[in-house]
Parts: sequence; C-alpha cells; structure tokens
Amino acid sequence: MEENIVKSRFKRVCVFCGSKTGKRTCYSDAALELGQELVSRRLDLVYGGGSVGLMGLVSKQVHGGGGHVMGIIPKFLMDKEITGETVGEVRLVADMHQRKAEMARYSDCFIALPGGYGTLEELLEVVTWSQLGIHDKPVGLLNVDGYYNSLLSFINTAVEDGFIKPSQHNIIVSAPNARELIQKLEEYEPVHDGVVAKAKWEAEQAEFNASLQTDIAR
Ligand SMILES: CC(C)=CCNc1ncnc2c1ncn2[C@@H]1O[C@H](COP(=O)(O)O)[C@@H](O)[C@H]1O
Repeated sequence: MEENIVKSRFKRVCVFCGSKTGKRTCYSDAALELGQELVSRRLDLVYGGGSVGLMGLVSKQVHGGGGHVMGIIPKFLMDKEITGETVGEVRLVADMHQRKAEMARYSDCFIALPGGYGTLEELLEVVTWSQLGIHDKPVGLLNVDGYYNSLLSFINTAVEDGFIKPSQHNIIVSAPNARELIQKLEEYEPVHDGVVAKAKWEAEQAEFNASLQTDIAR
C-alpha cells in the first residue's frame, strides 16, 4: 500500500526548545506531536543536541520514527551529566555563537517550542536576522496552550509604538499545534524590505574579517 506522504518545501527543520520539560504535560505532548509531524512529513531535525527537557523528547521522537537528527552542540556542553545522550548525528562546535550560526545554516525553517532564556534568545536571533534580510527562512512559534501570548502581545505593542515596522509584524508565524504551524510555514512569503540584503551582508562580513586579520598582523 502506498504511504500518504505530504510534500514539503523544506528538508531540514531547526527546533529551538526548553532544556526542561516545563510543569504541565501539554508541553511534553506538544514536543512529541511536533516530532511525529516531522516524521510523517519526512523532515529532518536540527537541534541543540542532548536529551534534556523538550529537546530530548523531540529528538527521540524523530529518531525513533526513522527521521534524521542532527544535534549541534558546543564542546563545553558535551558532558553527559549536563546534556544527556544525544541521538543521531552530532556536530561539535566551538561555542554558542557557532552553534546558532550552524543551526541556522543547515535548516530551511525554524520552530520554537516553549522554553526559557535559551529558547527566546535563539528565536529572537533568527527573527532579527530575518528582519535584516540575512535570511528569508520562515520562523514559527508553537504557542502551546497560549504559552507565548505575552510575547505576541509585546510584539503588538512594539509595532504600535513604532519599534517594529508593520511590514515586519508577521515575521513570526504562530499556531497552537504542530500541523497547523507547519502548514503556515509552508505558505509563508518572506518580507523583502531588509535593511541589509544577504549578498551585501556577506560581502561586509568578508571585508570585516579581512580587516581583523590585518589588525592582528600589525
Ligand atoms: C549547563 C546547563 C544548564 C545545561 C543544560 N543543557 C543544555 N544542553 C544543551 N543545550 C542547551 C542546554 N541548555 C540550554 N541549551 C540551549 O538553549 C536552548 C534551551 O534553553 P532554555 O532551556 O530555553 O533556557 C536550547 O535550544 C539549546 O540550544
């Protein structure tokens, strides 16, 4: 019998999420459901490595369902006592900055599950990069049981008060469940009014790195 596979514009999805499971079971359920949704759509997972919290649940669900999992983890976090066992492929990186850059480079879109400071930081960085035109990959927020309502309401205030352009109000796509969220990400049209176009940014980076090398050599 032929399997009913949903065709996707994505190949690899980067998931940011808590290194804890949170106090309510709805968060663990949402992580497992997202993992299952990735498996059924044949999407690979890119994440921060380790098996703690929601990170562990989503990675084990994808790996157990036969999907490819890539964990990108800084060397200093490799201690199994801290992060637990990582399933699938592991890429060791030098630090947190390189981890975020690699996670972004490998993925075709981003999804944030509930989490704390680390998750927020990762989410807001890819949102900022989208605003600047460094990438145009969709960014999704899995708003499990309204967990992120206060963040979405803050963003509304920032738009109303003139700190976020109305055209960039919808960089974050949100939905209450994985299926709806991935569907919205599939339909996402990037905003093309970034202040720094991708090519220009890369050229500036190359120039900056070259000037650093000159400074160091002096
Ligand atoms: C030292 C310590 C507390 C380690 C906990 N173990 C961790 N292992 C791997 N990645 C992590 C860890 N804690 C935070 N992160 C990173 O920050 C995000 C989660 O942070 P948080 O729990 O939302 O804030 C993850 O997406 C991951 O990339």
